[in-house]
Formats: sequence, structure tokens, C-alpha cells
Amino acid sequence: MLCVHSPLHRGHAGTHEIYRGELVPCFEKPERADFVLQAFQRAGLGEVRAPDDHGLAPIERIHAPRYLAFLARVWDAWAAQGGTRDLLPAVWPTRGFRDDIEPDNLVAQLGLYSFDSGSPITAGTWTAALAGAHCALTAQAAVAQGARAAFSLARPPGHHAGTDFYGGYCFLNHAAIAAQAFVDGGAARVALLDVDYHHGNGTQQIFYDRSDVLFQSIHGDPRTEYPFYLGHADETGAGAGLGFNANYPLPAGSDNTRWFEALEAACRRITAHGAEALVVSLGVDTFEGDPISRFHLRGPEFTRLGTRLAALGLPTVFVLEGGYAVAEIGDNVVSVLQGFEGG
Ligand SMILES: NCCCCCC(=O)NO
Ligand SMILES: [Zn+2]
Repeated sequence: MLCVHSPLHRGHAGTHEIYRGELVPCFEKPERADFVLQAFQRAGLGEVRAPDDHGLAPIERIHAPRYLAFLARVWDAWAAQGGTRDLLPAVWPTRGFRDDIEPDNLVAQLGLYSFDSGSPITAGTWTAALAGAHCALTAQAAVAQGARAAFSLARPPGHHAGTDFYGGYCFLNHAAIAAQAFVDGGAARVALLDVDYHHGNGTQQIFYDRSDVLFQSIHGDPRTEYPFYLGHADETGAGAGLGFNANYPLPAGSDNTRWFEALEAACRRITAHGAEALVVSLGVDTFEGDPISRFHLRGPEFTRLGTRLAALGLPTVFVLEGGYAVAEIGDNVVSVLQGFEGG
């Protein structure tokens, strides 16, 4: 299986995030990708290739121009003001505020384009996010050209990023960008399955009124788990997209039997959709030892996940999302990919 990876992720290295109201060291750190890369190479799963430069056009198919312009300029604007520390928002346009006018104030702009204070922007964030999107696009191109599967090994992750907002450590929605590339390449029906512990609120928002991309997510119940404000089972799509969004929220602490029951339901739905390609938001923070999550998957379950996805028989792009047990993230990701390869 091809792995697409860029060392440019290392430029995104925030020091602290606000987690549940407290300033703590970042959980989403460069070592995550290093450990996955080492495990992938150790397992001999395939070639590791640098991403091609796909430019901005495929990214503009998903994200709003004013948001991309903001991400591209925000650090330089901050540096021009003499700023050096990581950028975190402190004010947001919640209900009753206007969000059609972009304030001149930089901290206000951070709030306009974000939904949490846990995703620091640093000098290398834009470059890293852009490289991550190009990793996903390069993986998608390889699959569109005949590869059975490919893995986009990038950070920061993407599934919390919406059309014009960042959060949950995510800035560009790599999985959504890859799914759109399949559509733009002629696929009439694409399935996007999010198996990260946290609901892919950004991906849901992006495809919510569309029937060509079926979005499904298995995740910790948002009544108690991040992102809290989206991811309930009654969110089934809108307009032309009604019936093409499915959430499987599970109570924190749910056992693996319940998790795989949800996976089975989602896989059946993918087959019923008549999907021609599959994009997987592969978060492994479902791992029993993950520091910020509360499911119980371990190596054998990750292998079983990969095997089940292989049984769908679809051209598949895996996109790395979460997973913060840094010592185990590599083995957990490789277990999924090995299960898929052997499936
Ligand atoms: N800062 C709060 C927790 C963010 C979760 C990020 C994640 O793993 N999403 O899938
Ligand atoms: Zn997650």
C-alpha cells in the first residue's frame, strides 16, 4: 500500500492548547506522524512517497476562499505585529453576532474562523496543512489511477475542519478534499467513513446537503464527548442530502461489541449506497490507552476493522486523523492497514 507523507508537518508544532479550560501541552504533536511512519516502514507495507503539488484548486472545492486567504496570511500578519507566540482565539461570533464582516482585529479573525481554543496556529501551520491536503490528493490520485488503496500520513488532522472554520486540531479537511477529488474525477457515489473517536463535524457540515457523498461517523456520544454540539443520530442530512448522513454515537466506555455493531451497520449502508470509492477518516484515538478518549479498541480490533473495510471491495483512501497514545499510534494504524491488506 502506498503511503504519502511530507516532513513539512513538523513545522506545525504548537506548544499548548486549552483543554477543558486549562492550558496544557499539545496532544497533537509532530512525534505522532514520526511514529506512524516508522511503524509503516517497519511493517514493510509499501512505498512512502512525497506528495505532488496539487495547487489550491482542489482545496477551494471544499473550503471558502476567505477562510483559505485567512489561513495563508494569519501568521505573517501576526509576525508583522511583532507576534511570536502560538495563536489561540479568545472570542467567537456566537448566536446573535454577525459573521459576514471580517473584523480587522487579528484575534477576532481567529474566532471568526474557529470553534475552539485547542488548535494553536504556528509559523508552519499553513504549510503543514497544505502539505497534508496534498498528501490526501496524491493518495486519492494513486487510487483513482488503479491502486487498490493508499494511505495519507499527514498532520495536522482534518475531520473537524468545515467549509470556513478550524478546530479540534484541524485546519483543512483532507478526507473531504479527497472525497471531492473522487467526485470531480467522475465518481457518482462516494462513501466517507469516519472511525475516529470524535465526530467528524467538519466533514458532516461539508457534505450535509449532498447525496453523492455518503458521510457516516462512529464516535463517542456528543452529549459527553467532543465536539459536543454535533454528531447525534437524528442528523440524517438535509435537502438533497437527506438520508446520506448517518451518525452512530456510542456512550463513552462502550464495549467493542457495540463498536463493531455500528461498523457493520455503516458498512452495509456503504454497500447499499452503491459507493464507487471509499475514504476513511482513520483516527485511532479509539484505542483503549488513548489519553483523551474512552473506547476500548486494541491491536486485534484495529486489524478486524481493516479486514472489514477490505471486504467492501472498494478503492480506498485512508486519511490519518486522531490518536494521541503516541507510543502506540504507529502499531494501531499499521494494524488497520495490515488487516486491510490481508483482507
Ligand atoms: N481539544 C479537545 C479535543 C480535540 C479532539 C481532537 C480529535 O482527536 N479529533 O478527532
Ligand atoms: Zn479524535
